[in-house]
Amino acid sequence: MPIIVAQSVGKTYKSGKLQVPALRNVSFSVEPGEFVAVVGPSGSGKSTLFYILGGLTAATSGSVLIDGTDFARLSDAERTKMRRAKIGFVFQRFNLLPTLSAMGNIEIAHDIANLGRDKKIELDKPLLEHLSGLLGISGRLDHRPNELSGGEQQRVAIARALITRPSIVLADEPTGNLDTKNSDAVLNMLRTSSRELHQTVLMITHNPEAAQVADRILTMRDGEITGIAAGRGIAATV
Ligand SMILES: Nc1ncnc2c1ncn2[C@@H]1O[C@H](COP(=O)(O)OP(=O)(O)OP(=O)(O)O)[C@@H](O)[C@H]1O
Repeated sequence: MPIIVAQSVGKTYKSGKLQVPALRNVSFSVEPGEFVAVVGPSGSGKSTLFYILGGLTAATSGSVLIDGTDFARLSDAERTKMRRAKIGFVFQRFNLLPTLSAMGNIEIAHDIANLGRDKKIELDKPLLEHLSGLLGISGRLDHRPNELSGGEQQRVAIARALITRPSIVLADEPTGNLDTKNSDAVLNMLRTSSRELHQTVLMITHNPEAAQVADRILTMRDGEITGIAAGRGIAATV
């Protein structure tokens, strides 16, 4: 059964008297463990789709099923709970809490995910060591974000998203602010998350080369999906 199903999703923003159609009739599904990239020019609706899939914005029409549950049928509290337990977010601007160390940022993500779980779990220390090693941040965990490079901050943000073992990882332009070396590290970690940790990854990117690490590439234009192609599904090269 697909883990993400979008059925005729539409979104219109109201801005004063203006109606801005951002998504029209978007339908697709994603299988568990699949890595899907979404590409398209600025304004094509990628971020809007990301926010709707993450339950952060409601669609105007159509429906989104996450693991068989329709977000629109949940109360705000239930939606928040489901988001915390099932989805890991990675943003272009990292969004780390500045007063906490890298480790503190990872721990707080774990605590927040526990709020979404009926049965609380311990921080998965072996997974943290594994992720830190793969991401090359083992020696940086005591540092605060302002003591880390942009690439290191984004690698911490990936560890923060994956430590909770989310079934779905949503990444919005995760390599947008990074140099090639850090971009490749981030892309390869997302690929590992799909291949080895069997997480479903949906990544928005402007960069057609970055999209090639995915199994499948959806192209958007003017709020619609205009193309679906196979990605190469291979590692990015440093
Ligand atoms: N809060 C909002 N209010 C009004 N219009 C909006 C809002 N957010 C987005 N839009 C409009 O919706 C359309 C789709 O925007 P969206 O941010 O989803 O595109 P995008 O493909 O992610 O663009 P980018 O690559 O530049 O981030 C655009 O026309 C945008 O101006």
